[in-house]
Amino acid sequence: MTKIAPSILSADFANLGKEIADVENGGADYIHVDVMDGHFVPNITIGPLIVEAIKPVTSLPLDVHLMIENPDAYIPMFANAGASILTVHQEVCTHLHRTVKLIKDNGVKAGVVINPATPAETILPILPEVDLVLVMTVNPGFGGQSFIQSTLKKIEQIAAWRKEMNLKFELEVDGGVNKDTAKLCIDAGADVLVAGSAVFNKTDRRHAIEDILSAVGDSK
Ligand SMILES: O=C(CO)[C@@H](O)[C@H](O)COP(=O)(O)O
Ligand SMILES: [Fe+2]
Repeated sequence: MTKIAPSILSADFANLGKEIADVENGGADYIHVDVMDGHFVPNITIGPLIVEAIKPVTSLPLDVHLMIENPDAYIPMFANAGASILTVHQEVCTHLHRTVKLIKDNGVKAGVVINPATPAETILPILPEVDLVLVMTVNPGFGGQSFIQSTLKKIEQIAAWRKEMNLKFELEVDGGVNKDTAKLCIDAGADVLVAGSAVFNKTDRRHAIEDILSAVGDSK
């Protein structure tokens, strides 16, 4: 079953609790939270305070995507704030095993992310240790960008390694996912689809989620 993780980056921040309830009632599986620091990416968004504020308004896991430099300094704060999954970028982790261990020691599921231009081989050594791999299908920083097709080969490669090594991590994709690109990702081996603008920019969020699911041959 394909999972849908609506990214609140495209939600109405003045009504965040209501927006989250709307996608939860509409069939979302995770709430995707994009944390940006203005250094690793050219945008500044959400900190631990907002994660703490939204935790009580949903029963869905909070899938927190850290687009920040020096994630080790902030992992305990995001864990205490209520993150269920903390995902760190390979590009900023000099000691990736240490960072993944730090996430797990804080009682949270650990994920690793790669940008579109980062080779899949850079995360091969960490695959046995993670609960989730996130392949960026746009360059991180903003919602509403166009899907980069060349990322599909990496999704296929990571899915093949998962099978060969008999691993259980979830394979998530993020950026430009909509009812046209979702099937490409699922066919390549992804099982969690992050969708920001394709869900929150529609008035009927249940319908938007169902549209993506039916494009990949799934339903709620
Ligand atoms: O991490 C990011 C962007 O950096 C994403 O999670 C976006 O928020 C996805 O938005 P859409 O491309 O689906 O509109
Ligand atoms: Fe994201």
